[in-house]
Amino acid sequence: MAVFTPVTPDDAAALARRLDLGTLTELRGIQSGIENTNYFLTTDRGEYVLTLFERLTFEQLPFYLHLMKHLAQRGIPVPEPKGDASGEILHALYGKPTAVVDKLRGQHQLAPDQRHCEQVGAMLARMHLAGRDYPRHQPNLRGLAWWTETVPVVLPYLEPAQAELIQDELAFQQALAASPAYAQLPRGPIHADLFRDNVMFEGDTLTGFFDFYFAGVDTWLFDIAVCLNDWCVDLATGRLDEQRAQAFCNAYDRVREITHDECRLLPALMRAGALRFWISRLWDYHLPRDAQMLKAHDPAHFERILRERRAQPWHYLRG
Ligand SMILES: Nc1ncnc2c1ncn2[C@@H]1O[C@H](COP(=O)(O)OP(=O)(O)O)[C@@H](O)[C@H]1O
Ligand SMILES: N[C@@H](CCOP(=O)(O)O)C(=O)O
Repeated sequence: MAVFTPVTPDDAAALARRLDLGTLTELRGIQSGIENTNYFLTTDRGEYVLTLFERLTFEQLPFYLHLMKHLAQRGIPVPEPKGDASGEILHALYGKPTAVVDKLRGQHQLAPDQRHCEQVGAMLARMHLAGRDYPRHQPNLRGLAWWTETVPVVLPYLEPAQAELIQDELAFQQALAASPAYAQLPRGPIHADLFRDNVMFEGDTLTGFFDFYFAGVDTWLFDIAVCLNDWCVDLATGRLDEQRAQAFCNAYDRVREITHDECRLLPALMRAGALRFWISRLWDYHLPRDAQMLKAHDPAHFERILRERRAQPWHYLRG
């Protein structure tokens, strides 16, 4: 998507004025993305992204927006939310929570090689360390509780073999989450959705991470697993590219050591990452919301990745 809620130029111009961003020169709906209404908002002073949140609430948003501000202030290249005269960074348009953030320079790298994976790995570790003193707390809202609630909702749409797989994996993840080894994993604010389309590069140099609206406090290892499942796979088969995975983890590890326990649980967390996006894609695909432009992601991709991770667990050997 997506423009779920059309914004008029007059309303966008008024908001830009209120945030002291200058005079609106262009407002353009963004087609990609599936969660929120996004526009590129250009003024005579700069380029911004205007987001109207379609699912997240006024209560949930401060966690994400202040996290972005916290990370930006610590030198992590993420879009900084724009405040009004009183410093408020959460706004409203048409009764919906709204934010205006800096537009990042660059493009997505949709065919990453080892060098791109290394930069994402290193920056992810820097981001995890920079988030250690973030004072707000909100769980990962797309975590185990949501999987447990959503699997029964999507189950009627699945073939018997798929239903068996999803239920078996959910039971495995529930047991894992209850284990002492899992409880010991280091945690903090994580991005939780750091796919190729949520990172910008200028040439081959990483310029930033964005789309923090699935962030939450969870294990750092889950963030690593989500990245490996996207940055280091062959998209056609879902198979892991071991060279890229090794490069990603080595770069991460040079900034923040991946502990022995994390290495041990990584294969299980890569299964968790695949399950999480299989469920959300099934949910978006079979229970879509209205949108002026909506492009649902293919659920079968993460079913393949989950089957791959179960059949061929990958172990990170520090090196
Ligand atoms: N801060 C930003 N800087 C540059 N481009 C952005 C920024 N935020 C969003 N975009 C662009 O908008 C697209 C959709 O945003 P995204 O956050 O993925 O949408 P959604 O939240 O609906 O999934 C991105 O793929 C990117 O091209
Ligand atoms: N990355 C998720 C979907 C979330 O959409 P995004 O556009 O906000 O990244 C997926 O690929 O299923």
